[in-house]
Order: sequence, then structure tokens, then C-alpha cells
Amino acid sequence: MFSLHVQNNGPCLSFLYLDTKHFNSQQITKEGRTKIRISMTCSSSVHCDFLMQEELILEESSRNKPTLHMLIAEEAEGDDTKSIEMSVRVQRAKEDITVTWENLWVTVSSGKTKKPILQGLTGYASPGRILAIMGPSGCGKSTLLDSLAGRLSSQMKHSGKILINGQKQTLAYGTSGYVTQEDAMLSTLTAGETLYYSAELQFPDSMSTAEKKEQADITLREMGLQGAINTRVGGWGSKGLSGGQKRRLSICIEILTRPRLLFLDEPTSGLDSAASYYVMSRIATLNLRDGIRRTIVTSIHQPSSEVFELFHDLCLLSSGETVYFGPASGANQFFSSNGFPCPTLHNPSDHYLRIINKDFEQDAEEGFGKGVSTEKAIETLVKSYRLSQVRKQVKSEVKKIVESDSCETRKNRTHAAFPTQCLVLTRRSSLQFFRDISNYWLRLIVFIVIAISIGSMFYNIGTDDGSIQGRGSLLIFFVSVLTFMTLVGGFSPLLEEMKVFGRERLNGHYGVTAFLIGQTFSAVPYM
Ligand SMILES: Nc1ncnc2c1ncn2[C@@H]1O[C@H](COP(=O)(O)OP(=O)(O)OP(=O)(O)O)[C@@H](O)[C@H]1O
Repeated sequence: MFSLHVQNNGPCLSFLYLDTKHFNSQQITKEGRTKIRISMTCSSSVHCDFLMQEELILEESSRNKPTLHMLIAEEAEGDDTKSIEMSVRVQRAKEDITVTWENLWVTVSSGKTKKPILQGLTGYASPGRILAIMGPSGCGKSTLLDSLAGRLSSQMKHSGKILINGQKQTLAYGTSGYVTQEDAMLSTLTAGETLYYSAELQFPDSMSTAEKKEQADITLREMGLQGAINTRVGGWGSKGLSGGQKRRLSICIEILTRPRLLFLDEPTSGLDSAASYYVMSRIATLNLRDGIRRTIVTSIHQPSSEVFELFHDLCLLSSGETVYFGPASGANQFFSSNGFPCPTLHNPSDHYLRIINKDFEQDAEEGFGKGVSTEKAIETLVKSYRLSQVRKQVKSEVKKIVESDSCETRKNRTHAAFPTQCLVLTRRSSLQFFRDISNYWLRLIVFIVIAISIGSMFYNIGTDDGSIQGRGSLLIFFVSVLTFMTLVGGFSPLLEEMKVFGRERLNGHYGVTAFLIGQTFSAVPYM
């Protein structure tokens, strides 16, 4: 019970401010409720009356100050102590994250026409569960992930509600991670260096270097990369990590700060089935290992049956429409009830994707559709889903989440301070410049060759009047060569850095200014 004593000695209208810092966690029940008692002593001639909201809602995270209005009436007699008890609901800032989307439409404008990419999707992703988004190529999986992560391209417009914990809110830095389809990393750094630099950028300055390194090592071990810690990432023309290891390293970068919400765009693309299972099972067991009820949303092309079993919920799309959304275990029943049972000993995900893939209609009619065209099969499934009990349950679940789960997420995560970002980016870029053979060693050789050529061409140029023209030519030649070499030499590493910058900026690791400062300082010695 929380008690507040207010003394008032005259007729007036008072406002009592209550801040959530008055409450400690023991006072707040599991449902986020507490009771408060307010007592007020009035002078002999006044009478206290309270006018207040029936239920106060305090938000633990935002430290807002709701007001209690207390009206002091003049006509009453005698000393009076009024006491009132009231129930207060304290909305706790939550660590867990639930994402809901209702009637989500995404359109892309091409000229005067607008093409719908996603058509009225409704669904949710809950903490502690993995939602798999599946469908044929081009059905809108990445677009759905981009919409939920709030990173749609400027050509795309979305309508409908996307809510985080029942509210329209921007997630704080470090709360969510997004592993993109493409692995954007610097090719000359080793796996360990890639993650250590990332740790220095992502963790706050208050954390010691040893702690950051330890976190990076733990994460590398979690993704089974301890053996490849000293292997360079590699890229065009230089072999390094395998495709699967690069995918895992990309995942490591995004899970380093232990985000509560994780988006993965085809984390297993380019991997064989054993490696796919290994990567997905590591992701699925992350929650068990670090004890965080993480919300995971992943798009995936063709999971093996073992990988499919790791998913809790399934969102099956075809041309931007929902074919099925609900528990992954319920999809079989849904397809069977619509006349498309999964053959025995068949991988269920293969079966679903073959039924709804109209890119190769001819083959499907001959093989899997059993006389029903893919177009017709999709139409049947989409219609059936719209009228299904599963959809009703999804809609009521979304409604329930929005009504009962409405609260802000914690916003107390920070990353490295601006000077640290500049320093780390300069160090990282310098290392990349130095190790890039085409950039450093090749340029050094070219410079030596040019120096010898210029030296021999203008050797013993003389000191008479005729040498003035020669000296002028030498100067122009020298400046042109330097400018050309700087531009050509700096271009290829910059392309790679730009890709990495694009990813890191979208994930909030640092901004444009820090990147430009890092690039400028690291390039100075090579100009
Ligand atoms: N900028 C754009 N302009 C026009 N159409 C676009 C644009 N971006 C995406 N699309 C279209 O939107 C559809 C969905 O694209 P999206 O990348 O979300 O598909 P996907 O299911 O992730 O495909 P994949 O599995 O091959 O990665 C595709 O048909 C694509 O051609």
C-alpha cells in the first residue's frame, strides 16, 4: 500500500503529481496493479473532496506524471482528514516483444500504376516463438520482413497497423536485429576481427574492452565459429570463410547485443540441408541458452522436415496473399481439409510450396496438382483460409495482444559514443586498406614504377630557360597521376565499405558522419 500525505490550508484547486518512481516492484502485482491510499488533512474551515480518474494508468518506462485532481470545497466544517484508496494500474515497460500486424498492404509505384506486393495480411509474432515466413520466390517474404522491421524502401508504401507490444512505437537501438539476405562484411578482416570491431561499435563505452571481446567470443562459439576465428572473410578473388560460415557470422553480428526481436531473411540460403539444420537449430536454441524469450521472425525458402519442426508458427504467402497463418503444426490439417493432403513420408514444407508455386504451372499440373491448376489451388486455399477458424483465432489473438499487452518497450540500451565510433571506424578502415592487396601493395608497386619512369624521363632536366617548360609538364603529369591513382585505388574498397555501412547504418550501429570521418582519416596515408 502506497500512502501519500498532503496538507492543504486553504480553498484551492490542487494537483497532486504521482510519479512511477514512488512505486517499488513489490507493491506492483503480477497483473501490474497496485493500490494507493491518499490522505489529506484540511484546516478547520475546508472540506476535502477528491475528483479523480477511476483508474490511473502509469507507465513505468516513460516516467510520466499523471495528475490527481483534488478539489477543495469551502463550505464544510471542522477538522477533517480524508482518506481514499484507489487502484492504480502500472504499465510495466516490457522486455518481451510481440509484433502484430493488421490488414497490412504494401504497394510499389511504377510510373502511374501501383502494384500490390502484400495484400491485407494479419498476423503476430510472439516472444519465445519462431515464426517462419514461407512461399515461392517473389511472394513478398522480404517485403513483409522489411515492413515489420520498419525499413521499407522509399518506393514502397504501406497501410494497415504494425504494432510493437500493442503500440505504434520505434524500437530502441539494440532491441531488434535484422540479418539481411546478403552478407555484407569486409573481406580482408578475419571472422574474429569482424565481430570484435562490431562489438566495439555496438556496446556502450561503459563496457570494458575485455568484456566486449568476451561477448564476441561467446557469440562466435554459439554459432560454432570458434574454429574459424582467424580465417579471413574473403570475397572476390580471395577465398575465405565458406558460404555457411559467412551466414553464421552475419547472424553473430546481429545477435551480439542479445536483441529481443530478431528478423532473419533467408538465414539458410546457399547452405546444404545439414548446414541449414545446424544454423537454424542454433538460432532456435538461442532462447534456451541465454534465457531470453526472444521473438524470431524468419523467411525461409525450402526447409527440410527437421528444420520445419523447429518453427512454432507459419505464415505461408502466395503473391502477397495469406494462404495460411497459424501454428506450423496446424498447416497439415488445413491443407488436408482443402483436398491437398501431404503424402506420407513427404517433407510437409516441400508439399505446401509445390501446391502454391505457380511459377512452373505446367510441371505442377502434371505432377502435384492432380488435375487442379495451381491458380485454382491457390484460390481455393486463400478463400478457405479467409473463412477458416484459424484466421478467426489469429484475429482474436491480435486483438487480445493489442488490448492487453499495450505497453512501451524498454529504452535503456546505448551504443558506443560518437568519438569511439569514429576511432573504431578509422582503425577498421585502415586495416582494410592496408590488407587490400589491390589497394595498398599494388598501388605501392605502381607508384614505384611511375616514380622510376618520371625520374628517367625528366632525369637531368637542366637549369636553363628551356627546362622551365619541362618542369611545368612534370608538375602537371605528377598531379594528374596522383589524382587518378587516388580515385581508382580508393574506389574498390569504398564499394565494399559502402555495403557494410548500409547494413550497419540501418541497424543503428552508427551514422553517416562517423562513417565519413572514419573513411577520410583512414584514406589520408594513401593519397
Ligand atoms: N522496387 C520494386 N519495384 C517493383 N517491384 C518490386 C520492387 N521490389 C520488390 N518488388 C516485387 O515485389 C515482389 C516481392 O518481393 P520480395 O523480395 O519481397 O519477394 P521474396 O518472397 O522475398 O522473394 P525471394 O524469395 O526470391 O527473395 C516481387 O515480385 C518483386 O518483383
